[in-house]
Amino acid sequence: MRYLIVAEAYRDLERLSSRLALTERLAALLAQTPADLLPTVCYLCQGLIAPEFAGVDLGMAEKLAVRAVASTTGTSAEQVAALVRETGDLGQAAERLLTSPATEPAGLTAGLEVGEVVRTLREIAAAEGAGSQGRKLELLAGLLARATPVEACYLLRLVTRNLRLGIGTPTVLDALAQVHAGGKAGKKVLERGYNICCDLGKVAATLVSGGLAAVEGLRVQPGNPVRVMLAQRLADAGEILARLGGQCAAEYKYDGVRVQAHRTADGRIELFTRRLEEISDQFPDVVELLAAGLGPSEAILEGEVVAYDAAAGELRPFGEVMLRRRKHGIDQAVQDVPVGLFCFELLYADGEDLTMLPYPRRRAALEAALTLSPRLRLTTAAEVTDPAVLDATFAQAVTDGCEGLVCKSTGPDSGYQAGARGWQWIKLKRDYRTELSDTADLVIVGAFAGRGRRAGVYGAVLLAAYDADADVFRAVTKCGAGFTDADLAALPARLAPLQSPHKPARVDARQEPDVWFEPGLVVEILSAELTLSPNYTAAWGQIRDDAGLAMRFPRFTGRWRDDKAADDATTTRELAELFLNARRTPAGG
Ligand SMILES: Nc1ncnc2c1ncn2[C@@H]1O[C@H](COP(=O)(O)OP(=O)(O)OP(=O)(O)O)[C@@H](O)[C@H]1O
Repeated sequence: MRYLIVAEAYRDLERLSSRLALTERLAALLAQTPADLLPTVCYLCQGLIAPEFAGVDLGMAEKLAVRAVASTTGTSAEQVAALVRETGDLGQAAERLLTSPATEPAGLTAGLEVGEVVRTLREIAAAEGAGSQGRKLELLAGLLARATPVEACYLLRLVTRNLRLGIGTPTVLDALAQVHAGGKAGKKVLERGYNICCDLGKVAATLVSGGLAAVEGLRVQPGNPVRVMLAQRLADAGEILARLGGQCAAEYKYDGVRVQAHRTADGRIELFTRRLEEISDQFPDVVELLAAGLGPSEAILEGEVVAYDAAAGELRPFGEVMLRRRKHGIDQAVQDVPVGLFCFELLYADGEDLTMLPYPRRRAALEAALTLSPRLRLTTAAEVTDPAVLDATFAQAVTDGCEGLVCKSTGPDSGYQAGARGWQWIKLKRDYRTELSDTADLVIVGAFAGRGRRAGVYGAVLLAAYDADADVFRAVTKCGAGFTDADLAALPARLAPLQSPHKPARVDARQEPDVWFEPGLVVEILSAELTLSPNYTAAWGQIRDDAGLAMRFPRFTGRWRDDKAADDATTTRELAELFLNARRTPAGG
């Protein structure tokens, strides 16, 4: 298959914006793709060449890519850099250089094959150590020398991690279902398949080799992260119990970093964050704890890593674990910020997929699988049937240094729902109680230049919530409060890689910020109130026809949610529910 077919699809996708049109165009590409290349093309549509969790780092420094373009087109790096400034990105600059009559026209052999592109990109990613920069440059230049202008454009965007197609994984799943799984009905099956292996290529390969039934037959497997199960939220103990059938397991909600630990057949233990980053290197002590205390020789387990003073039996504030994640020199960090792992789920043990079992059986299996130690613990859990007891448990959890409770269904349908924020888990947090305020995790999609004291830095950011149904980010507020001078100074560097010359395709907003950003950076925002507004597009038309939801008096809590990807942000649906709940429950009630 020619890479040009993919590149031309990219070009079309970039120009489209409606979800329907994007899906159609993607479907046309997938329909043209031979079965053996389908997994590869699915990865390419995600801007990847392997599943995300594999951590294949394609990211090539732009400087190096500029040199590759210069050497291929017989120009200087300075000339290429100048054209990048003019056109806004390296892809376009290269495309222009390759099209211009000044450069030697590509020969008749011009054009690349998908297979060789991906093979070469793998080599580029794998090159390390002495001389690797030169090797990467040489490999990329080799591809560029035979690329057509439009192929060069997208190749460069891919290697510099700048492929902004305006589609997320849900849209690729839609297209895949349309072509190979009979449309909407098949989509659910594919979605579940993706949720339990986080590998779009694997889902596609299974689908074309064995049909939908084979995808249905996919089971969780150590080594393949499972998309995490998430919680709904409610503020009232009685309502929570009613939702959970009058009974629940009330677990302490620890405030740390969620990890999913995998022990594979070869004995290796890997830790993944909820956004599929492998972070075993940051927590070698947690790996050791599990190596010593985890019974099954193959397993998938979940827990919260918390800064923990085992001698005093005391939980430490959340900030300390984040400090640990940012620190260099991990040995020192292990000493400075000791942590504990509080386990709450077992998804797989020795050949058995436990996700379909109800909660009480999974919990029993978890207890049986662990030999506990001072730092390897189970989450505190209590069977509760009475709202007053649930309130008391909540108070105790807060006293013991937790954020609140995660109330879990114990009923027959309380299986582990990968990737879903359902009503099987309901969280009750401190913030819901003390004031009529709540935090949301929102994505920065734009920024406004600062004035006065904030001249020269961003003065406020435009924030959006995720509309999971449309796979789009919709504006909900503008926020400047709560950012310290240090936060503000750090913002431009954090946001620079996401900057976009125009409103990104997946952003829906009526504001005109000074700078736009691709959705990527998530921050925690505390707000006093949600209101209806004609200026904000979050949950547009869901509560009132001509209005969306806006946050009043938003404030950055100081917490960067680096553990969340953009599509893990608070959803517009959650905001709509919060709004409706707040209207039902008067302040303090
Ligand atoms: N006992 C527990 N059971 C499940 N999750 C727990 C537990 N203790 C702490 N947690 C954490 O709480 C989170 C559950 O809340 P939710 O699913 O809404 O995630 P979230 O969006 O990260 O929310 P939050 O910002 O409130 O942590 C889990 O992702 C996990 O990190």
